Amino acid sequence: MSQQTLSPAADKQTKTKKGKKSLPPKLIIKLGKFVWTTIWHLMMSKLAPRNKSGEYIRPSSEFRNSVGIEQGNVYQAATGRYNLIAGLGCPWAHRTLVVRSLKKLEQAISLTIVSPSPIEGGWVFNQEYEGCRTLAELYELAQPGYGGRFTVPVLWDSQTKTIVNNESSEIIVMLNSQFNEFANNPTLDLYPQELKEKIDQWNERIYTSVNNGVYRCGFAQTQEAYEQVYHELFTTLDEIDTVLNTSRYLCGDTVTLADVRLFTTLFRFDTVYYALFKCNRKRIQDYQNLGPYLRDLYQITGIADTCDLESVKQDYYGNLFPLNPGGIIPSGPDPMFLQEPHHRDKMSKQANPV
Ligand SMILES: N[C@@H](CCC(=O)N[C@@H](CS)C(=O)NCC(=O)O)C(=O)O
Repeated sequence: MSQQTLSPAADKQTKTKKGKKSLPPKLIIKLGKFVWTTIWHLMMSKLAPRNKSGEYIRPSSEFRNSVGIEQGNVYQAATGRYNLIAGLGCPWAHRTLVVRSLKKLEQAISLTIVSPSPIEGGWVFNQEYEGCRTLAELYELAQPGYGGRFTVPVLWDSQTKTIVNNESSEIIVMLNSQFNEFANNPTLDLYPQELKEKIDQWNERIYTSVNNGVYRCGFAQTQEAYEQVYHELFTTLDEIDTVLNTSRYLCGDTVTLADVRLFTTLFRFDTVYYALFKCNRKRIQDYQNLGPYLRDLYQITGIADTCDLESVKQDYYGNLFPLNPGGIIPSGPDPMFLQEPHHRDKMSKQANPV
């Protein structure tokens, strides 16, 4: 609302119908803005830790053990022992769902979906799990007195009743290589030795500027912080678009973990990040190559089953209160665009990309 629209009399105290004096509208607006901005900063500091310049700093994950087949590891690979806990809206958890699906690990590693609860202010189980109603309670069970954030994904060990790992970038590496004995697609290698260096380079760049870049835009608490990340994000997307002009996937003709990690952000981009996180220079659909690349990945067998755009919308627009206090969930865009032809198969020499 523009303050210029107020009449000159607005400065003075105005009379209500009953003759009682009320504050002048200009003062009400000023007061309202002050109160709301103060509350907004307070809420944002809880939601998104920041540095001095107002830039969002993502806290690091605290459970960093690995499931492995090497002798002496308490977390031996097994079927039916580990459970993946994920929220469908979360792009980090989504990575683990994609790898679980591509490797066909559904029978070996069970899945529990949690939902965000605006009342609890965190993830809750749809049915009690390990005697817990909320993810926070499960973290507490794993580590009494745990003081960090209660995030998904979680790789849970039902034998020792603890969290093995809650860092998606590490969980996907484990799912790719440590469960092959129990996977129904064991030969698929999304992190092959000969591409490791290239994949790692992409991962670093994409994590900072794209995966976390959209959050750094959306959670920025000063104009300067926002503008800087916005520039970084779109410079990186432009560069990726150029690479995809001559390469079907980031590292060549086959899908790797780098593509999985990029995919879950691109999938949410036009629906959520473009508007809610102010990443609005361009939509992914407007890019010459990124749009078809997104559709190419989406249409790989097993990936669409892990995607739920309605949950994504509900989770972001419905739960990030300081960014969308009215809680209105946008109706668009039409998800059918994901099913349109991508024509990128012509680019690769290999028949089957995964
Ligand atoms: N580094 C973590 C980040 C996971 C993360 O931030 N998950 C969000 C959902 S998208 C979450 O659970 N947030 C709850 C909170 O921070 O309280 C990973 O990649 O696994």
